[in-house]
Amino acid sequence: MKNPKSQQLTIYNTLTGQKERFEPLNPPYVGMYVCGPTVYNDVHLGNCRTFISFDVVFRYLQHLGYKVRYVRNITDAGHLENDADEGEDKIAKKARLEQLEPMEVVQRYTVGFHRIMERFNVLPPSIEPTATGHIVEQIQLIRKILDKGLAYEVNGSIYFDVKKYMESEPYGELSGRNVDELIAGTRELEGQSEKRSPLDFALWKKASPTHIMRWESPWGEGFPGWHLECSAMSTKYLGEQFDIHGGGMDLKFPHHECEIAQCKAANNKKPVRYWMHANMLTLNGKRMSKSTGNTLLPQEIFSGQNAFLSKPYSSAVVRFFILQAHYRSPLDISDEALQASEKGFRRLMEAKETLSHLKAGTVSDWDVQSAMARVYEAMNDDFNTPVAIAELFEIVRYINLMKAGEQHLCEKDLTELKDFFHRMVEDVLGLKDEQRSMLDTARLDAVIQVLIDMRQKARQDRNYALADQIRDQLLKAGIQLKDTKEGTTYTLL
Ligand SMILES: Nc1ncnc2c1ncn2[C@@H]1O[C@H](COP(=O)(O)OP(=O)(O)OP(=O)(O)O)[C@@H](O)[C@H]1O
Ligand SMILES: [Zn+2]
Repeated sequence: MKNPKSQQLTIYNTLTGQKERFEPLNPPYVGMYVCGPTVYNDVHLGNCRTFISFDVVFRYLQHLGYKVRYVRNITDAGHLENDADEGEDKIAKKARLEQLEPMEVVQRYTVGFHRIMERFNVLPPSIEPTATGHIVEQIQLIRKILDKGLAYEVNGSIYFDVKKYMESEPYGELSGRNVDELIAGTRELEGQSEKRSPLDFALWKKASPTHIMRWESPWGEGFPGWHLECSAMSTKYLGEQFDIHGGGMDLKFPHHECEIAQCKAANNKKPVRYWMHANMLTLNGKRMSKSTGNTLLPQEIFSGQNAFLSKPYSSAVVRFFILQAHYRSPLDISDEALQASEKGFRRLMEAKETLSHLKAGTVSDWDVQSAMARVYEAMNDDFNTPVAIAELFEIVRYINLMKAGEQHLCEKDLTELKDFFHRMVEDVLGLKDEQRSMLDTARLDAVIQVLIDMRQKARQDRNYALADQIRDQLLKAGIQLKDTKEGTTYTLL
């Protein structure tokens, strides 16, 4: 471990309702699973908030020296329109409406999702399994549950028997749902479906003749249940028990509750040690959601093309805005809040630039070690990014005082601060100065243009040796010149 503070990382575990010291099952390895998007539509900023939150968890665990296997799936089948196992498959519906193959829908929105994640500087997970790529594993898992007598078949569909399961295990622990109330709330549905109880949920659904996405199974042609997919994919890559499972808090019930029940039924083990749930991003005080249309899309923010916004905002500013709230707190997006984040972000980036040019003094006259420790304390306190950012701004204040010559750091402290600041801002929080990289590109462009002009002049002077030398040396540096009728252009190899 790089920092002694890492020993004290605590995580709020939804299952126990408490902050707990993080102790991985097999240190230094950490297994983490996060429910990925259902790729039937463009991701909205709410979805992005959850993935950015877990990106920081992934980055910070790595920063602490853990070897993290991060699995984030793609749901490309089986997610029905409502939680009661009824309605159309979300992807099949989109395919029907747009007259596309379901896999065309999946491909389009998976590619779009990856692009947006890259824009937000979200690292790719270690494994990104798809539900349709794991049908065999899902059938095996259903078989195990059937063998335990905790699921039953009706007319080609398999349902999980919640009441039977509850004879030996609690159900509703994660979401804190009272099962008696759940039963009371669904009583009127009793007898209306082929399920023995409205509490039961589908592990496998028989495909109706018109259902497009269908697979062969021991129970006839059908498709897997959404909850089952995540259980099969998480345990395949992370084992029957793993460290962290995350997702948005809207997934606690029924999705994650069902995941726990399925895994316990199959393997007699609690699958997950730490359940983490990210709170919702709201727009006009209401949850951002694809289904209700109350959304703001990343593209709309980057282009400023939305009546809600006064101007465009960069992805780094939006990422910063998201990290200024704790992942377990609700966050409402507004133009004013984004403007404030933009100012804060610029101040942070300017301080980073200033710091890189600062020269050391002979002694340190402020306590940089404690200042850095406070940032770690915040991160170790259940990834408290808003407090960590506030502590970074305290350091920014000193950076500006050092620039004015009013404070100093000795060589050793200054070197440590430069390294720390870079790692915390860029590697852990994932905040990169886009203006700076745009500036770098513009500078590179100008430098190459000077060389192109010099080569042109050398040719006019019949100094072909020099002209070739410029071309060859640029090529060695990975810059290829191309002579066209319109002039010379370049490509970066
Ligand atoms: N408003 C939101 N704020 C934060 N996270 C969200 C929000 N809405 C969804 N998520 C999270 O985004 C992830 C992907 O969600 P998914 O693709 O299943 O659909 P969805 O956005 O929940 O669909 P819908 O918006 O139609 O309810 C999940 O972890 C989910 O909890
Ligand atoms: Zn899931």
